[in-house]
Amino acid sequence: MRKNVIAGNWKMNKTLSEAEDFIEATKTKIPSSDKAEAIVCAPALYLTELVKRTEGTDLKIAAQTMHYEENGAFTGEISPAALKSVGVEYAVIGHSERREYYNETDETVNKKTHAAFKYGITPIVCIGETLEEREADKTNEVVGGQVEKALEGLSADQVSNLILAYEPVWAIGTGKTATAQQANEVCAFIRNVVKEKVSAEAAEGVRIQYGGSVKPANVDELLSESDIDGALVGGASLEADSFLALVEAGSK
Ligand SMILES: O=C(CO)COP(=O)(O)O
Repeated sequence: MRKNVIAGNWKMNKTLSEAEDFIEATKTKIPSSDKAEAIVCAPALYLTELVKRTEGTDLKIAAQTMHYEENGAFTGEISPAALKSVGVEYAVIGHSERREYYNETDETVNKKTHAAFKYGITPIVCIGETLEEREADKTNEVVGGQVEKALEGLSADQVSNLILAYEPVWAIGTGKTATAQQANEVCAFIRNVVKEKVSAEAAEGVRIQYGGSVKPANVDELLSESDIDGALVGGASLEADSFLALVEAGSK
């Protein structure tokens, strides 16, 4: 059985003391469950401190992005080797905001996914269509293409171990959630692409999260769907109580 992944993506929110308060309020309250993994995707500046504070707990810390090179002249960037050196175990790759504002492409997403595996970091690879694409009936074409390119050259074993996050761009931060059925349809489609392009075992193993206006009030319905294996949550992950309610839902 696949383990749910409940990940809070803080984006560009919280000061250091707010981040520390959140971690202290949640880290010992994560249910130790074989049904869910709980992750906070924090601003890079706080990763070292938050990894230290969560050592030995069931709360894991992720980076929100990373570079694909090990080192070099890339001012302002953070390498997978640097993330690994401070104990970061997961990295979000190709979030739609990075694709929109920072020139992230399917090609860089693929390079970063390879680099993450090289450094023992589990990639959380984001994909999703815009409203325009959905309205033009291009959801499967767009999402299928993104998945195919993101996974190019990876071994079946690597694909089994990565996390995909299906985040329709029109549902992010808008309060518009895809219905559980709409979300599941695309997640099932994605799993089928993995089956066809990689292997049946990889499709069985890969976790597919849904993201886009997930909150405690709608998470149960989303997680009850057969092909949704967790949630990548922005706004509703910023408050400790709300994050804990989401993790609780994933652990049932
Ligand atoms: O982009 C998201 C998570 O990565 C979703 O954000 P919201 O939950 O705020 O819609």
